[in-house]
Amino acid sequence: MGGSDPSGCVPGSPQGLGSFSGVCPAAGPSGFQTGSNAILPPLYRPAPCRVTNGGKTTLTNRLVKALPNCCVVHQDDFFKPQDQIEVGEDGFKQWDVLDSLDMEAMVSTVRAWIENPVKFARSHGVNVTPGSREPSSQDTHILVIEGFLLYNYKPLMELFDLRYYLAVPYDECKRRRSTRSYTVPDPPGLFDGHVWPMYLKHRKQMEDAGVDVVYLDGLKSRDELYNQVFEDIHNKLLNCS
Ligand SMILES: Nc1ncnc2c1ncn2[C@@H]1O[C@H](COP(=O)(O)OP(=O)(O)OP(=O)(O)O)[C@@H](O)[C@H]1O
Ligand SMILES: NC(=O)c1ccc[n+]([C@@H]2O[C@H](CO)[C@@H](O)[C@H]2O)c1
Repeated sequence: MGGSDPSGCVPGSPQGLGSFSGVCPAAGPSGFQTGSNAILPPLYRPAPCRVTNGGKTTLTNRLVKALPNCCVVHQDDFFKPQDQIEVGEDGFKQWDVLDSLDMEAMVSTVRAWIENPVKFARSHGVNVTPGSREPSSQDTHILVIEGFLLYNYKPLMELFDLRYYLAVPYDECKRRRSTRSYTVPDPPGLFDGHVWPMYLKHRKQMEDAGVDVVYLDGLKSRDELYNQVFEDIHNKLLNCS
């Protein structure tokens, strides 16, 4: 975007988003909770949230493979059916707003994990360790939640222990988006007419609300991003134990 930065951010700073959030629970003075009802001791929920095509799915997939007893919830799985998505005055279907998502169902899903992460893992095909029939309540459990609108919905936002926001500049975001194929393909002009303006609006809303996020520069390599977040989570887990 050259010198004019549509996000209003300092040029050169990361824009666009992506986030992760995690929960470290509760028993004892864990000092790591940010509003979530943590449960068992080594229970932890990290979640990534970002701008579209910031790289959150890529990062999430790597983390989920590397972390123990790790489940994932994808916000994109909670889009309402296409015929329920409103058409705006601009003529575009309004995909990039909270109303396009069944956020209550998403929160219920996260709460189901909080209530019983072992049951949740098993019902989602995630192997739990140790291999015994009855895993100990002391086992570490992690939930990664990834989405593009995680930090604008209070009931969900409060459940995270760690919040990350993956940002990429306008040009890179638009370039990456143009290579993607969604279940409902983007009509011409959607990015500039709806996706990017909504991103800017929601980011401002989040910042005005003072939501505490760790910004990640989505222009960094996949390895760098992964190493940074993995290390954070690893350290949080050490602090929880
Ligand atoms: N660190 C990176 N550097 C360069 N390209 C990346 C990086 N991470 C992801 N990508 C590429 O960017 C594109 C979008 O990545 P990804 O699907 O992970 O983003 P996303 O934020 O989950 O997008 P969406 O909003 O569509 O769900 C993909 O083509 C991916 O290979
Ligand atoms: N997954 C979908 O059904 C879908 C349909 C139409 C648009 N999108 C886009 O997904 C992004 C979030 O990952 C948003 O920017 C939506 O525009 C998704």
